[in-house]
Amino acid sequence: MTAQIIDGKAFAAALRARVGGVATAFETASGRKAGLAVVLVGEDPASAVYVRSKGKATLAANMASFEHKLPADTAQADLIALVDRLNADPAVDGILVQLPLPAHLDEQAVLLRINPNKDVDGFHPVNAGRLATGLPGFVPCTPLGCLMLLQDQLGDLSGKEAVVIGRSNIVGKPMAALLTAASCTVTLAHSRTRDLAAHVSRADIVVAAVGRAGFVKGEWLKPGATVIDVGINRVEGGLVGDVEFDSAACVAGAITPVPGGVGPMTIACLLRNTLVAAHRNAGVELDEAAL
Ligand SMILES: Nc1nc(=O)c2c([nH]1)NC[C@@H]1CN(c3ccc(C(=O)N[C@@H](CCC(=O)O)C(=O)O)cc3)C=[N+]21
Repeated sequence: MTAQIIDGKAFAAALRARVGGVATAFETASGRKAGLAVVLVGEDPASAVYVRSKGKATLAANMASFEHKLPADTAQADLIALVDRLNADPAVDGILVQLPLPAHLDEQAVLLRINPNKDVDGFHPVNAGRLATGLPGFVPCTPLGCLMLLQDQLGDLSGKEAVVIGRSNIVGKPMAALLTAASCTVTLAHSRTRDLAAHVSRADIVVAAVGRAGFVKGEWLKPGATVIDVGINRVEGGLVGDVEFDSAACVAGAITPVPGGVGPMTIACLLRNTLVAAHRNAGVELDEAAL
């Protein structure tokens, strides 16, 4: 093995500590805590674990956490009514509706209902449009965390060849937009891409977000490439990413592990986005670049 292991867990802990410090200053300046509301519909055990760890991290960063647990058979109108109440609540700066929702609910309609200025997930089409056009808004937490790890690892990304594998609204598309804004030459690959290995072999940066265990092989990589593995796949024996770790670690210059890579960054960036929302909502100034 030659690759450096990118310690997302440690980077996320440092980010959460910085957020906690600024959150304390925000409370002094505004007379209230920054607040995050998390809505969980149904009893999916994995979702319940994530929601609990988000709540814990929110409190540890000196922010207020509001958890709303609704039964699996919640009606669309009741979920929309809750979103409306959270939109109107001045103690709530950020709203996260845990996905996926039960199949009878219209996910798109719920996301559209969230006030874009409280949309700390960055899933509202208004925020997708802001990202695409370079306006200030909210960037989805997972790709934001990936960008931070890449900039920490490589410094200026300008001119680098980046291949993003996966075109979801939550990871692939916003990741491609962020790398484009950072002046990379970006290839957005997906399930219909022909000769993916040839694209990957030219990349200085590979971001894998396909949701298939061990899909990206080490032999595809350019020696020294930086590999960001967004995948979280449950297999016999634990969690694995979308990159075949052992073969990739022999070729890459640096690689994120699963777990302990991108996952912890997602939660740290959620706290960061919530704190940014609080400053904007309260009209308190913040040097966002320093967070
Ligand atoms: N509206 C919404 N926003 C989300 O951001 C959102 C969501 N819905 N639904 C579910 C996914 C998943 N997600 C993760 C967050 C943290 C880890 C994480 O911290 N993982 C750790 C440990 C994982 C474990 O041990 O189970 C790691 O990779 O090291 C993983 C996954 C956020 N999501």
